[in-house]
Amino acid sequence: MTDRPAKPVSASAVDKHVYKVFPNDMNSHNTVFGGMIMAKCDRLALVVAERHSAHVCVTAAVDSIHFRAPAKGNDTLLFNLSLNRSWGSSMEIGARVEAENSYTGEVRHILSAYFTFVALDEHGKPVDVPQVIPETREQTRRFDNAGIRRQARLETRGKLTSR
Ligand SMILES: CC(=O)SCCNC(=O)CCNC(=O)[C@H](O)C(C)(C)COP(=O)(O)OP(=O)(O)OC[C@H]1O[C@@H](n2cnc3c(N)ncnc32)[C@H](O)[C@@H]1OP(=O)(O)O
Repeated sequence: MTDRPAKPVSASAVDKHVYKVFPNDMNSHNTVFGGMIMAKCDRLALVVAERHSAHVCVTAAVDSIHFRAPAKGNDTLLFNLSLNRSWGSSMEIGARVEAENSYTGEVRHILSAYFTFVALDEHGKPVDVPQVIPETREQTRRFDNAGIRRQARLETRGKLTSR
């Protein structure tokens, strides 16, 4: 465990990062390409992890990606990412993407996902990161749920065999 002081969720969160959809973001089905949204989430989750840890971080895993509704041409995407919980060197970052119709103000929930990042030291080895302080009821709920997901991840990894 690191002796660096715990940090609040708000110190690293990305809140309503705006991305305006253009025609080159569309797939052949004429909705926004999901891979573009995932890549932007990974990039922004990296910012959250590096703000919190003050180290170089890498994506170790992504799970529970759910595309809940399609985003359309002319939507404005709003990316929200925050640290749910940290353990030793790893951190879970939750992503929520919304699509806003900027003419009407209507907002739709597009994607939810959980990213696990690992902080690395100058030799490329995992290094412990500060604990996170949840400050709101919602952040406390996410903190608690992150613990349940980590437990499930560790159990799943333990059960899987490799050849
Ligand atoms: C932003 C980017 O584009 S990064 C590019 C894409 N990502 C990469 O290339 C990363 C490639 N992977 C790696 O370098 C390594 O597997 C690492 C650094 C992620 C982990 O290295 P390992 O030698 O497995 O480290 P180790 O076993 O000590 O585990 C370190 C931590 O990572 C966690 N971890 C490792 N693999 C996973 C995984 N698949 N899922 C969740 N957590 C994981 C461990 O639980 C541990 O967490 P803790 O310290 O909080 O207890």
